[in-house]
Amino acid sequence: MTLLRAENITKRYPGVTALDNVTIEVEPGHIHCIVGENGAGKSTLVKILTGLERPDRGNLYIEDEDRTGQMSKAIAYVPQELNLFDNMTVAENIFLPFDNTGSGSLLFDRRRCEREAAPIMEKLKMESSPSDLASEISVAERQLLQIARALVGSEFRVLILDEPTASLTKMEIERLFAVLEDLKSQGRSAIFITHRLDEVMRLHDIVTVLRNGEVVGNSSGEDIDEDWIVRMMTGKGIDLNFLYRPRKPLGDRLLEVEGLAGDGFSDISFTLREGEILGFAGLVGAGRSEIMQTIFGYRKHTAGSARFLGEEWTFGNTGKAIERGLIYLSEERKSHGIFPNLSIRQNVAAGLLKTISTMGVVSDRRQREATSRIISDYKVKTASDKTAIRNLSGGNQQKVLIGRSLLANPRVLFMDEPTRGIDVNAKEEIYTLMQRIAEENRMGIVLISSELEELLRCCNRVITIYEGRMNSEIPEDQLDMETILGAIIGSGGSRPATDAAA
Ligand SMILES: Nc1ncnc2c1ncn2[C@@H]1O[C@H](COP(=O)(O)OP(=O)(O)OP(=O)(O)O)[C@@H](O)[C@H]1O
Repeated sequence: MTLLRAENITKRYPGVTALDNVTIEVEPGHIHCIVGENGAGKSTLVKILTGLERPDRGNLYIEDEDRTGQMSKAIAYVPQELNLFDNMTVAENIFLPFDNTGSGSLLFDRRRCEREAAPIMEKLKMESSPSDLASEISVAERQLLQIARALVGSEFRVLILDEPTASLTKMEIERLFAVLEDLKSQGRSAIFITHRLDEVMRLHDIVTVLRNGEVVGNSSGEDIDEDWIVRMMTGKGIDLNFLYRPRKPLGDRLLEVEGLAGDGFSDISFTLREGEILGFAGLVGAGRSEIMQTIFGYRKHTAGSARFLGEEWTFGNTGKAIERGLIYLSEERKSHGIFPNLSIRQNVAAGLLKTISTMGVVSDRRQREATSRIISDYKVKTASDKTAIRNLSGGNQQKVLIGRSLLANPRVLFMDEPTRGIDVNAKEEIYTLMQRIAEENRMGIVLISSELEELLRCCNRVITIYEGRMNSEIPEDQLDMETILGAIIGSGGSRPATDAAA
């Protein structure tokens, strides 16, 4: 019996047909991957499969029963955005009966709750303790917690995961994959949404490709490869090995950091030059974001100094950092810098206020022009600039934020996981843009990324961070996968990190 069948689903929002006559079927013991560009309709489809939204047309059958627009315990769901109760413990977060997890009874007994959480956490090899507060655990642990929460409902037959690996390291991803294999062997199924093509190749029993709300490809065949997926998604071929490293000679020193220390890292020294893309590699939690956030002013600096454009740098003042030409583009869209309920234009205006307006006022015309330039330059998929930014697909939100941060013409841009949740085509657009602003505007870019391919393709140099310290610096001619991987797990470190470009 087919576990889940969505038949001829159509869903429209004002100005957008998010899904157009989509049919998919999920068989028992299958991993069903769904891929598509940003805005293709994947999350909308998930909302319909989980019963969170009702389609305008079409039906949802779960084990042959019509469940259109209703939630079902047969469906467990891990949403794309983290969605936890920060002031509750890990165990409480696992067991509270959230609507969309299929989790059952209320358990108010804290000790019992913690006891019962332990085996689920063990399955995912979580490092936190059941009694830790959700607000105190790392981003990766929070992601695993979200998955643990979905796994707790024993009745589910289909587990839906919407980009579950975005904040996970390779090791954590392996654990998740083992859990999925386990589910398969029990005859349960998973719907897996990802932008990472290697994950699709590794996991899929069947792949469905969405483009502009329509199913354009559906195959379980052996013929599937990354090229096929890219072609189906984008309607064209893309060379996934193309290099975007800036080619022009590097210029003056923009940023010089000496002996920097802060929360979770120490002894960090590096130099960033005009026209350079400098990569920072490391495991999630190695301290890369903390270093850049400390320079930018979000976090407390405890030792060391920095020079920016040859002048002494003052730590601890983000407003001043932006004014002087340093911008940090955060990996956590939601908590830094996005106003979900405001329109795209208002979000752009908020950025303009912080950056180029001296009087605290930005004219309507300027807001409109800046927003429409971002929408056209970055191909943001939206019906209008008045759309609330939360209604854009995740990738399109990110494009607006990147566009907004560049409006101020910064000299140095810290990009923290800038392509997380971004589709394969938009990624190439972002890499092209990074290369262009480095070469033509002579900007210096620090790129923090967990995707090694991204670092290899874009960076002139890569510094690796291991447990809060620099353990190697890899110049362009030695950049390869094994060298970076070795260094980030702590087995590299052959070269001390210095200013290789000097
Ligand atoms: N509540 C809403 N109101 C208006 N438009 C919406 C709403 N939800 C989704 N959309 C639009 O529907 C389209 C499909 O969005 P969806 O989030 O399903 O895409 P996606 O494939 O999941 O993208 P991503 O990979 O970026 O997460 C997009 O154009 C989006 O802007």
